[in-house]
Amino acid sequence: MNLNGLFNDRWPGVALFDLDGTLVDSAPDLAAATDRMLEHLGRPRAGLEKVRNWVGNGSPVLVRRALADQADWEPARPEDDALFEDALAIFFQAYGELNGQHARVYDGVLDCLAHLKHHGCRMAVVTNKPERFVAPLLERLGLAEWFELTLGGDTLPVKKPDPAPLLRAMEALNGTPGTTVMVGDSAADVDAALAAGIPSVAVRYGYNFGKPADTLGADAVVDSLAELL
Ligand SMILES: O=C(O)COP(=O)(O)O
Ligand SMILES: [Mg+2]
Repeated sequence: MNLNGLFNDRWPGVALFDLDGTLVDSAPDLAAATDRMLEHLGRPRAGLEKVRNWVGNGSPVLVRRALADQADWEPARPEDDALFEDALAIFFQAYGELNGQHARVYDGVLDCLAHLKHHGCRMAVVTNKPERFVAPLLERLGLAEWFELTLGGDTLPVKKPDPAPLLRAMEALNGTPGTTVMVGDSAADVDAALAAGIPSVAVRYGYNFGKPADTLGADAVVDSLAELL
């Protein structure tokens, strides 16, 4: 898709944004919480570079990946469920304390949001991050005011790459498949958009665990959201 005039004064009418790795670099806080969890369990810390690659499919999958020490953990793999439940609870406690401490808004995001708002675009956050962590993070970083709606990974019974959260947000903001775009950093975002029948933009700077943004099948791929304007 030609980016020239992609985000113009008539389009999109509705923009759905992924949060972690797209609007906000939250990996430092997620890594700190993951390492606190691992230390609590007597395991070696994973560190930022590993944890970055485990983000994008929600906290339960992040914790599963951390316990397995690998990004390609598969849901079918047998796991110790009692250990997992303990680990998830420790992670949630730690992340609740650390959420937003070292996170920062990526360059280009505020310009993009301001431009879209100016042209009457209605905006929502559709993230796999558990809902209770979303509003505190947006508020802490001064992003809350831009969005009419936020959907977390546990707001509905299913999360991205299921299209349901995107469809729910699109309908709530009176969007249609022809007027709505999804902006994200990982396969979960692009696959959800494809399944919802809406175009997608992928950013190169986020967390996509070994699947570069250019290979995800998005309609446009950018290094900064400012490129869309
Ligand atoms: O919690 C996660 O796994 C990341 O959430 P995201 O959907 O905002 O990238
Ligand atoms: Mg993301």
